[in-house]
Amino acid sequence: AEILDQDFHIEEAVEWTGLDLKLGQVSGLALDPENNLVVFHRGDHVWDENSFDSKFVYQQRGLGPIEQDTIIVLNPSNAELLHSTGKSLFYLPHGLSVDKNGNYWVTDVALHQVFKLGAKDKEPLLTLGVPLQPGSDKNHFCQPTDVAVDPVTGSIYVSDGYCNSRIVQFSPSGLYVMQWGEETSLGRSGPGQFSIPHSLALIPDLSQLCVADRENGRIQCFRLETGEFTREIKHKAFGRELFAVSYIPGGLLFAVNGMPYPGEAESVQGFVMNFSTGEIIDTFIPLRKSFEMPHDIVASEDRTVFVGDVHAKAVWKFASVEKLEHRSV
Ligand SMILES: O=C(N[C@@H](O)C(=O)O)c1ccccc1
Repeated sequence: AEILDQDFHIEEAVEWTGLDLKLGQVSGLALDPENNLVVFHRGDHVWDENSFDSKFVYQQRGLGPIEQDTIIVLNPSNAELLHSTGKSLFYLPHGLSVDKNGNYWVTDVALHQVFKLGAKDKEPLLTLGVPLQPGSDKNHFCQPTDVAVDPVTGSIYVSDGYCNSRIVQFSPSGLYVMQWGEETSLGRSGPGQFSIPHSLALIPDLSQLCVADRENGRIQCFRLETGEFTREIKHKAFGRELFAVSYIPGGLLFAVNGMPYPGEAESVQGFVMNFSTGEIIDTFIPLRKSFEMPHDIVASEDRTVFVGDVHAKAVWKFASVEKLEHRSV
């Protein structure tokens, strides 16, 4: 008998011209309902060590908001610019997701706010948080990192943030519902403890929310309705930092980690995992240029993957290369 075992590998789509785009620091990626690539970038603003004071208050308001369009929509095949918006609204873009109606949901770590923007609108439809005021109650975030909307219930989930350690749930109209998570206690990082909840992957078919627990170098998943911890996915290959996660129906989970600390072995790369077992089934790096600080990852159902890098100011495209191996048994 002859068995065809399909073994797929992810490798850079080198025909993708998106690598030549003149972007600012790329902080967020998402796919819209037409499967177009949406990029959230910082234009001429940068997040560096002078951006915040010791109380996480943004120090560069004098610069004004970013004057370029910070949200750009690209044809996923040829990187052609289809649409752009988001000028004069943001100071330090961070997380991006697109809901099933094509609305853009973003976070701004300088404003400490979350915004809902209609695809063609110039002004936000919904705003959460108090501008420029860090905090950790029902109305304040501290450098919120990402936002995800449950396509079934419309519930809004915010990963909050660099200077908080929680996931906050809001109703579809933006009313505070509940929160979970706590700071990682020294030494041990237990279930539900975070050290920068940095990126969200909402898994509607399993009604779970997975979180890139960045400085704990791991992924934690929770039940959407209750915030109950369901599982941790952690591998030595991740190294110390795990920056972003993305899930596609059918059970594949994608992630990117951080640059290794001096002397550490684990290199910066992308990972493909089997969600149900947590096992790594492939890893990938660019052929052109190199990852510097891969900051977000988004995968589409046809296993096309995009990675945005906040230091390289680049967006790479990766595609799965089907390898049909004929084995006779
Ligand atoms: O992590 C940092 N930035 C990235 O996550 C990012 O979103 O740019 C950072 C840390 C310290 C100082 C300045 C920037």
